[in-house]
Amino acid sequence: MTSETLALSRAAAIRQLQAHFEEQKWSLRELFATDPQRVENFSCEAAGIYLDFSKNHLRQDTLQLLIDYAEEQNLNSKISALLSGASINNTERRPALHTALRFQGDAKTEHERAVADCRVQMQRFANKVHSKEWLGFNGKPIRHIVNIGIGGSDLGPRMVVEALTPWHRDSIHVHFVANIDGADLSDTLEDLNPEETLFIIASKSFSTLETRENALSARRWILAAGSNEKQLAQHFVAVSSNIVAAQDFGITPENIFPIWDWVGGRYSLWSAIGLPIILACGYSVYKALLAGAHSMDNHFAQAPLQENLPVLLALIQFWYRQCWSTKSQVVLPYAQRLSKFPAWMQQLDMESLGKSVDRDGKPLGYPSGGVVWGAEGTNGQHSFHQLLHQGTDLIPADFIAIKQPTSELHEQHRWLLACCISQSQALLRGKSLHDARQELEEAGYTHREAHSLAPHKAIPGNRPSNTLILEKLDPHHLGALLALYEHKVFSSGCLLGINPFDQWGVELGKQLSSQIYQSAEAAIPENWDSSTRSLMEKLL
Ligand SMILES: O=P(O)(O)OC[C@H]1O[C@](O)(CO)[C@@H](O)[C@@H]1O
Repeated sequence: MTSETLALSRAAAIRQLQAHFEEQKWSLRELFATDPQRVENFSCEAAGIYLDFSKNHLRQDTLQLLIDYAEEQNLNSKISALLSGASINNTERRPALHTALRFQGDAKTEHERAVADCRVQMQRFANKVHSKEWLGFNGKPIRHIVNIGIGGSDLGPRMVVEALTPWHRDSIHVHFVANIDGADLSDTLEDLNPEETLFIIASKSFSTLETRENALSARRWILAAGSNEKQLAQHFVAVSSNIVAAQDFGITPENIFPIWDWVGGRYSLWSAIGLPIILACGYSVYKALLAGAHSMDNHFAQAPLQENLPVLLALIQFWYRQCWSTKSQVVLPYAQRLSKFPAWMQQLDMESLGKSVDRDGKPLGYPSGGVVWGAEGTNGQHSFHQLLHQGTDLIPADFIAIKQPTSELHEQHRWLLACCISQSQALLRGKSLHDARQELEEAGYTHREAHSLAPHKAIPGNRPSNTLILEKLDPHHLGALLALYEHKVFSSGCLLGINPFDQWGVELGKQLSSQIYQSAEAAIPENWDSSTRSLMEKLL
C-alpha cells in the first residue's frame, strides 16, 4: 500500500471506530457481568510480564476492529522493518536499532559486532573501577561516580539504578546530575571528595547546553582540588557519538565509549549510556537487564497481534485517544523503586508521539500522542487520584504491580498490593448516588442532608485501566518492562502514521535560549514580543 492509501485507510478506520464508539452502550460492570471468562479473554503474558486489560471498554468486536486496523496499517511488516534495521526513521534517514544493543549469543551483524566491542570496553573499565585499580589524581580509588547527562542520557540509567537498589555495590555510589541549574551539580558535589570522584559525560551529541556547562564546572572542581590537566583523564570518561568533541574536552580516546546514530537518545540506556548501571550494580546485572529486554523483543517480533503485549497496549491507547478523546494517560508503578519510571516514560512517549504531521509531512487531522504522567503508588492516592476518580476527564491508567516483596517488610507489601488492586477496582466500580446516600444515612446524616451531600460522595466509576504484573523487580523483569513500553510507543507511532524517532520540536527552544543569552549582553532586538523583552530586562 502506498503512503497515501495508508493515510486514507487511517482516516476511514478512525471513522469506523468512532461509529463503533457511538453505538456502544455497555458499561465496564456490564462487560464483567455478562462474561465470566472476561479476565481470561482479555489478558496475556509474555517475557515474565502479565497484562490484565479486562478493565477496558473493549468487547471482542472492538478488539477485532482495532486489530484489523493494525493489519491494514501493515504493523507486522513495520515491526519486522524496525527489528531488521531498515531505515525506519525516515526523516533522519536511519534505522532505529536499539534492539541490536541487547542481542544475545554471538554477534552476527556489523551493528552487533560494534556493540560487542563496546560491551568489552565497558566491562574492562568497570572491572578497573571495582577492583580499585582505577585511581584518582592523588592515588585514591574511585568511590563516587557522577553521571552528567540529560534527557535520554540521564532518565534511563537514573531510573534503572534506583530500581535495582538491592544490587548496588557497597564500594561505589552513583549520582546523576542533569539540570543547568547549578544547584543540581553543587548539591551533588557538596559531600563528595574530588580525589575519589569520576565523572561520566554522557551526551550522544556532546553539544547539549546543560551537559556542556555541568561538565565544564566539574572539570574546574577537579582542577581546583589539585589535579593537573593531564590527570583529568583519571576523572573523566565520556559516552558519545561525537568523538572529536569529547576529545577536545580532554577525554582520552580509550575512555570514550561509543554510541551510534542508530540509537535514539530515549532508547539508549541499553548502550554505553547504561554505564552507570554497570558501575552501580555490576556487569552481570546489566547483562540480565539486556536479556530481559531481548526476551520482550522476541515476543514483539513473533507473537500474533492479538496476543502481542506492546501492540495491545498501543491499540488500547489509540482507541481511547481517537474515540474517547482522552487527553492524558497515567502510569502508576506500585513500587517505590520505580518512582522515576513515569519520568522515563514521559520522554519515551511524548518525545516520540508529540507530532502533528504524518511520515510524509502531511497534517494528521486526528490527535497524536497525549500527556503521560504519573507517580509511584501509593503516594499518588493521597494527591492526584481524586481527579482520577471524580474529575471530569477520563484518564486511562496503567498500574504496575510487583508480586514478590521488594523489602523485608512483607506485611507492608501485601498492603501495597491491596491498595493497587483497590484503585483499579474503585475506578471500575465507582459509587452510585443511591449507595452514597445510603452510606450517609447509615453514618447518621438526616435524609435531607444525605440527599444534598450524596452528589459530592458519588463516584462515576466505569473508568478504564490496565494492570501489569511483574513477578519480581529484578534486572530481567525490569528489562522486559522497559522494552515492552518502547515497543508500545513504536506501535503507537505506526498506528498514528508518524515517525516516532525524531524530536525536532525541541530545537527551537534551544536556539532561542542561546539568542536570549547572547542578546542580554548586547541590545535586545526591538522586534521581539514585549513580554519576552520585559522578562529579559527583569531577569537577565
Ligand atoms: O545525549 P544528548 O545529545 O546530550 O541529548 C540529550 C537529550 O536531548 C534531546 O535531544 C532533546 O533535547 C533528547 O532527545 C536527548 O535524549
